[in-house]
Amino acid sequence: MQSLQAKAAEWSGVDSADAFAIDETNLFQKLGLQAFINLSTNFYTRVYDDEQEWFRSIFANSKKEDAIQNQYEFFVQRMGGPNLFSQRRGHPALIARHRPFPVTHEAAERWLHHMQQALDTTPDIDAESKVKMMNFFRHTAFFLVAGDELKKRQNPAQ
Ligand code: HEM
Repeated sequence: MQSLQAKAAEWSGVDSADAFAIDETNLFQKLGLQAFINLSTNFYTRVYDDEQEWFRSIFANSKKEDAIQNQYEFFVQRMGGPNLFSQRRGHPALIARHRPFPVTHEAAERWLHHMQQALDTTPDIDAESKVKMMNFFRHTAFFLVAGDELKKRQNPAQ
């Protein structure tokens, strides 16, 4: 069976080397905490205001403020900063944490649409960092889609 990483690369069009170029520079040191807070606030403001109800409703059981904090703490930790996410929430285990949600190809594209817009309107993130972050986000989004498809194969009733 094809690995989840291989599926993520195929579906996202982003190979692993480009996805993990975020590990070549310390983006947390480069951008600072406030840039990550601004990005996640910008992103979730778009998600919670989405005119497409099917996507907005995926987030209905989470408070916007909590979702923002969960996200930027994960990004900070993954991009070279302190382990804020794990200190508060434990291991990231992203596939397991997304298990309750319908992470389809369509949902991944909508998530990435909002993230691209959020990156484009967060002035404290430079162009090169934006490209690196987007490659990581795109690859990870389709990694989660691959995890979701595995879940459906194992539990066809869900
Ligand atoms: C592919 C489409 C995606 C969908 C539909 C989706 C959906 C969700 C939802 C509904 C939540 C719960 C909000 C909360 O309470 O924090 C969540 C949490 C989270 N998502 Fe996603 N997500 C997607 C992609 C991603 C990607 C690409 C990443 C990372 C690059 C990511 C990282 C996270 C993190 C770190 C959390 C917080 C988990 C926790 O603290 O329990 N998600 N996501």
